[in-house]
Amino acid sequence: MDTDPDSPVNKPRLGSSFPSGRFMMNSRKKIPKLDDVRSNGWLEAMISSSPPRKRLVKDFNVEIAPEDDFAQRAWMLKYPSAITSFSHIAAQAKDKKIAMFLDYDGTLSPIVDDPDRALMSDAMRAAVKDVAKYFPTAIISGRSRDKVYELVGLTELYYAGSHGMDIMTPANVNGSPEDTNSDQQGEEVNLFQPAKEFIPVIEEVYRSLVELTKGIKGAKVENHKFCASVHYRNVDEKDWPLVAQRVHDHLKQYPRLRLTHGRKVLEVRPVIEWNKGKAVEFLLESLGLSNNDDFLPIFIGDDKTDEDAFKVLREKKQGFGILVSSVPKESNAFYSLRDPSEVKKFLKTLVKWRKMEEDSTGH
Ligand SMILES: O=P(O)(O)OC[C@H]1O[C@H](O[C@H]2O[C@H](CO)[C@@H](O)[C@H](O)[C@H]2O)[C@H](O)[C@@H](O)[C@@H]1O
Repeated sequence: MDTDPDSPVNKPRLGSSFPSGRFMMNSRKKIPKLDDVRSNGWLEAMISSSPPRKRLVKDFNVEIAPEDDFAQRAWMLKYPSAITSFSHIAAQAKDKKIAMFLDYDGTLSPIVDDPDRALMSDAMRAAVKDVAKYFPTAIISGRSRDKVYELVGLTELYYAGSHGMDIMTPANVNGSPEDTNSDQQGEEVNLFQPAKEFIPVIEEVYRSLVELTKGIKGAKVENHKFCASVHYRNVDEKDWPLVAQRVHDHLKQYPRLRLTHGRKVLEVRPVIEWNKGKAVEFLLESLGLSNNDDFLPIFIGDDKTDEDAFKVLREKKQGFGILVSSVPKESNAFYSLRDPSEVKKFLKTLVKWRKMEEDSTGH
């Protein structure tokens, strides 16, 4: 029996797929009219975050879907497993220093119904702690920085919350801080918060969205300080149009805010050119690792918002992304891992390999 707490066997099944690009809004593109969620494709995008149903073969009580199986194998050829391709990764990382960037939900913790219960296992925490002993390691999450720090609880990492709009680095790190502050341990830190002016409007929108979704059973709104999330995972599917319509209608009066899709969540974000990709660039720059061939950045993430980071690494031709997914999805990542238990296995393999390398070279 699989007793790994990070294995999906012991968790609710994952399985969202990316909506196609036309459902995405970003500040460069013209913002679509938010008249009706049915006509502009948003509802379709919400529905597409459900996995295709597998066919149940009654007599054998097993699930098979041959057409899915073929697609899965073709997809795995395009995005090979970072575990089975570890020798290729080790060859790329040889004589280099790795910079590790990790997403939180769906990467370090399995997706669960209640966002407040998305806890990381102790084994995963130990694996991340070990990684950080060898490589500079950052968590870049859609959650607020405080919340993700509370969930991860490791002081030795860098943290970027609100999709990278809230970055904290130690005060001795370079870069262009907007603010100097103290962290939870009273140490001096630099804060980079490019969407600071949006804090009051996000608070205002958060409060009104709570009111507007109050009557919709299962809907949940979170305030991440620089962005807000409207969850519909626990809402009856027949009410999804209602959630989408209310959010869209309300946001019409906020032209400086935009909406993006996550995993059964609508994300309200400021219209600024900032995302997880920009956060990776900022951190690489601050740590003096940008355009430095001695460094190999790796970003591991599962979500649409992680694609911005995969894209940056692909375009810089420095390092690569690893997509966490058990179902085929188009991605800018180079490799894949099925779920958080495989993420943990990959992190442990990486540490073991680096230890062996150090032992063999004597440093
Ligand atoms: O960038 P991330 O660290 O991956 O954060 C993205 C969102 O994660 C959380 O929501 C997702 O995970 C929940 C817990 O497993 C799940 O219930 C929800 O359906 C997912 O969308 C978080 O609650 C969001 O605020 C983050 O934006």
